[in-house]
Amino acid sequence: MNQETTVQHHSAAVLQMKGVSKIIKGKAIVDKLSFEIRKGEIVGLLGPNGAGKTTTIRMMTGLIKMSEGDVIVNGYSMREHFNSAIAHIGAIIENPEFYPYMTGLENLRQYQRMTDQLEPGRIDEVVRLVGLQDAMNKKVKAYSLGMRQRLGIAQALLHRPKLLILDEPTNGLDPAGIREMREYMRTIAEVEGISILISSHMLAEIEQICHRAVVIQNGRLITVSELGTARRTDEHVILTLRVDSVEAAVVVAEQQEGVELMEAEPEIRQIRVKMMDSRVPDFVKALGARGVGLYRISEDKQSLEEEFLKWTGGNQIA
Ligand SMILES: Nc1ncnc2c1ncn2[C@@H]1O[C@H](COP(=O)(O)OP(=O)(O)OP(=O)(O)O)[C@@H](O)[C@H]1O
Repeated sequence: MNQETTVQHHSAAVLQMKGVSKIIKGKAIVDKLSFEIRKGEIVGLLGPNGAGKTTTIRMMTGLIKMSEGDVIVNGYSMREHFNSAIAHIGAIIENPEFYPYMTGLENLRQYQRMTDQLEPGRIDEVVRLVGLQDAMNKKVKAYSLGMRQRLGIAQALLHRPKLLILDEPTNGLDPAGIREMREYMRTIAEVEGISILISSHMLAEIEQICHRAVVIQNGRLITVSELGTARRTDEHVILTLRVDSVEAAVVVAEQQEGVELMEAEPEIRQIRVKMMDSRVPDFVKALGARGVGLYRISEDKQSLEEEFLKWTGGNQIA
């Protein structure tokens, strides 16, 4: 047994931030930040410009020192066992540097040699994961920004990290590039079974791909929120329903246990209701039993945006 195995902390989390601070000239740029990243999940680090995202990520990846606290990676303390901890992280912090006159393949081979990684077939695997098979024999100077980003991700995955950290990965990409990047990140998390941390100042971006969002502002943790597909059935949802009779729908909403009527708009035949996710099927059945015709049911997407503005005190985010 390797000596460091004995000092591994026990936890299901791939990464734990434990009261991490960065104090520069007496000012806390990052202030006692604590959160976890679990196995296989995609987490968004969300906050307005200047919130401290880059500083947090630079500490998580060992680029700058923490003033307080510790980062535990796959059980290893970054303060006590830096090399073991950092070995489980793959990251792109600023724009990754490549040799422009070498091909993508030559760049990855060169990187493997420099970092002493000799796993056969691994280059092919990571290249497939980021969809660069057809570009491997092209010189990097001919790559688009999106292709360079993907080559950077391929490089960061070569050593099979448990956690991939990407600072504003869609910065500068066009909408098609952003969509592609999102797909690749999902695939990577699923195929490789690794966790991904993505920083962004755009709620919409984080909402579309992440299981959870860690929201920070002024270096402090504001909230950690479950998002989208990871939403648990014990969470509240706000639904807008288009019905043939608002009057009858209101009666059902008021009588149904666990349903809160938020708004009724007879002129556009809509009601807004709030309930636990698990209560939705019974509510829909009750409407049917009362003879209420349902044209449309949609989740109120506005709610997360409103919530985010509330968390950050209305601070502009995009
Ligand atoms: N070395 C430093 N010395 C002084 N202030 C710093 C230093 N590094 C960062 N800051 C300040 O700390 C705050 C957080 O910076 P950081 O880059 O981490 O924010 P961010 O959330 O990544 O924002 P952005 O998206 O704009 O990069 C900013 O106000 C920044 O000016």
